[in-house]
Amino acid sequence: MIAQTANSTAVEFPQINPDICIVNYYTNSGKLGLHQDRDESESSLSKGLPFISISIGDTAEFLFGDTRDKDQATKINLESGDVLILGGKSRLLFHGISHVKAHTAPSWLKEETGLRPGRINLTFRQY
Ligand SMILES: O=C(O)CCC(=O)C(=O)O
Ligand SMILES: [Fe+2]
Repeated sequence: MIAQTANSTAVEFPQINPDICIVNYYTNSGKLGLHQDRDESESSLSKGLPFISISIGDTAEFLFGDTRDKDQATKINLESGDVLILGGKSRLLFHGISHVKAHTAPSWLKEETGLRPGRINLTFRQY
């Protein structure tokens, strides 16, 4: 799996065979505090197997960094359709959602699916 880092360097992540999908639904007031994802097996974590996150619906501000300090975290917008991969050295980054931006989902998505306000996030992982 080849991915592009935030500073445009190409990196190669180990291949995964996902056996878990976590689905999070955020209302427009939803948040997720800074945390590390450590629930997978020691072997999965030590190999830096990536998790793959797909965002659907309203845009969210995603924070990530080396510590739990939100003031030092880097902030990016995750829009509907964005795919984010945390693997290798970035696998244990602290990350979270500071807020969801109301009325930012693509109008076609709401019309075609009847999606309610908010955001859905899927993460595919290998235990
Ligand atoms: O909603 C997101 O983009 C992040 C979700 C997350 O960090 C998690 O499920 O552990
Ligand atoms: Fe997480």
